[in-house]
Amino acid sequence: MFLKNLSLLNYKNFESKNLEFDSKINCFVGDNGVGKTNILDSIYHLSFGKSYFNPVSSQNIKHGTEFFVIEGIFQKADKEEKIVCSLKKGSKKIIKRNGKPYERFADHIGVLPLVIISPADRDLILEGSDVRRKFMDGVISQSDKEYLQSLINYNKVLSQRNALLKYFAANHTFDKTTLNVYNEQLERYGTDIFTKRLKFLDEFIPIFKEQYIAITNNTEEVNLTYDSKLIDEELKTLLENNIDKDKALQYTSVGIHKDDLNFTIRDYPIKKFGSQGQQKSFLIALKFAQFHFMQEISKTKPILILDDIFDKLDEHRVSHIISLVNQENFGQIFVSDTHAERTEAVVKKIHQTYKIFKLES
Ligand SMILES: Nc1ncnc2c1ncn2[C@@H]1O[C@H](COP(=O)(O)OP(=O)(O)OP(=O)(O)O)[C@@H](O)[C@H]1O
Repeated sequence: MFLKNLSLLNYKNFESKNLEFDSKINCFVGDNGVGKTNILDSIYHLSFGKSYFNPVSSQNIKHGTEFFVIEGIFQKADKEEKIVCSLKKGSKKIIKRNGKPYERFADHIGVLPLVIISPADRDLILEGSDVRRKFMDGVISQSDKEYLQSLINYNKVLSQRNALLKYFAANHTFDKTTLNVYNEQLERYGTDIFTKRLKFLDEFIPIFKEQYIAITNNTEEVNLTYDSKLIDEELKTLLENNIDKDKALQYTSVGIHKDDLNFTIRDYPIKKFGSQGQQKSFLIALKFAQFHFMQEISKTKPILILDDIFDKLDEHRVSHIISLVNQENFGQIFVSDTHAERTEAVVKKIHQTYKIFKLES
């Protein structure tokens, strides 16, 4: 699968842009702020229906305009797929596949597998557990539609249960029967999500460790473990045991929405005890493991987006990444960099054909 054509209208800093891509390697070069990452993000948008960098959709509309349109033509086996993603201020986003609008965006997830490696990934280490859950959910959802549906249902019931707890507090009342209706639904969806996260990590963790060794060329003990209260106790029991606490807090304090992933190096949290280089390698290993995993499941090579990684990584690591990409017999790659010559020198090592797009402000 590869992206043949991309058209942008009023997307971030682009008023109008039309690009035709190479089926293998495409590079965007230019000074800081010319919009290299914005183009990569528009490609991400076509795959995930949202921006990787700015979750507030309306902020992706070019300043001073009222709407944006991203159009992509993909070649999938011997078929063309046209994906259009558009947003008008004050309206709902529309995603169309071959002219037909999706009723549920969730149905689009997984249609165009894509992996992005970007400096913004550091949030996976530095930020809260929600970022790590989102990563895990994103990978699983691309290969399991029911998982995404369970997640959507779980979050809906969770906010209803939280609203009920707030109502109880505001009205000095409590009704166990109504709360139990929500508990039962949370148990159903939550247990499904937990089981699938467990199974996913069982397959994903060994791939991740292999990737880390390949990138760093050493056997430094890194680990990724699942942190969930559901490992020791069923959600039903957890919810029951925490009713008093939930009533006091006015929100649901236990469940899969509290799960986390622990990232460690020699058994210590990588956030505190990993060097910057180790943290970067850890993140790249995570993303390469994601690539592997998705490729296995979808039987398609995901599109690989490498945003600004040459600038932020040392040469040793870049050459490792390149050799990994080589071994992978990769699909289509999009790269952004500020240095045209450096980019060309690197991509030449990967493949003899490539396209370089020079962006100017
Ligand atoms: N909604 C928007 N409307 C207009 N311009 C926007 C919008 N959102 C972002 N921009 C502009 O896009 C530019 C940033 O583009 P981008 O991050 O793609 O740059 P880049 O070429 O990747 O830069 P760097 O090399 O520094 O990473 C900024 O000038 C920013 O102001």
